[in-house]
Amino acid sequence: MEKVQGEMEIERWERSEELSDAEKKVIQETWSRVYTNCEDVGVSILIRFFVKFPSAKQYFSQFKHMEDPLEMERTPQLRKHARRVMGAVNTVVENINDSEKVSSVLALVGKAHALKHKVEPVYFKFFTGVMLEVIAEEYANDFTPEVQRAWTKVKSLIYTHVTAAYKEVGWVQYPNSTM
Ligand code: HEM
Repeated sequence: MEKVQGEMEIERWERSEELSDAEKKVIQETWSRVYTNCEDVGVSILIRFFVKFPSAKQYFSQFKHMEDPLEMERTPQLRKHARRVMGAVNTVVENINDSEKVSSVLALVGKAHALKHKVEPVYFKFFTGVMLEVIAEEYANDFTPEVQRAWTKVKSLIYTHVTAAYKEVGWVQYPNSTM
């Protein structure tokens, strides 16, 4: 059967950025420490993301007009999304040795954000960048250059799989898009 574009991109990703077994172990070890503080870290990542990219707030009815991070932080919608994001990343990390599971989890995330939430995919690039920035800062002692390199691969794994799902559902950029 002919491959769809998304599948080809994932294959290309696999060829160029595959995680070694040692890197997978490093990812699971660092993440287990991060995930102990799941909600706090998730909220910090989201707040940094919305402060750096305020246009990303447009998708969230409860805080799209808010400027004050402390006020945003108190909204149930932000806290819920923090838990959801961290939960999905946790499933990816837990199943890092099972590429089919990783693909299916991230395909679901991509499809829901494209079809249900209509989020421009470029925000996933920004978001995964901020995610790495925050965890590297908060867990600075763990983030040796080797750990940083492994996490950079996970960042690109998430982005590649999510955007492949956008392509699979036929996402087209809206003409009046600001991105
Ligand atoms: C790695 C990045 C992300 C992950 C793993 C993730 C995961 C999730 C999950 C699991 C849900 C709930 C289930 C669903 O409706 O799909 C959700 C909801 C949502 N996400 Fe994300 N998300 C991510 C990034 C983003 C970004 C970058 C945006 C927008 C800029 C966004 C906007 C939304 C919105 C608007 C909802 C619905 C919120 C609500 O109904 O209260 N997400 N996300």
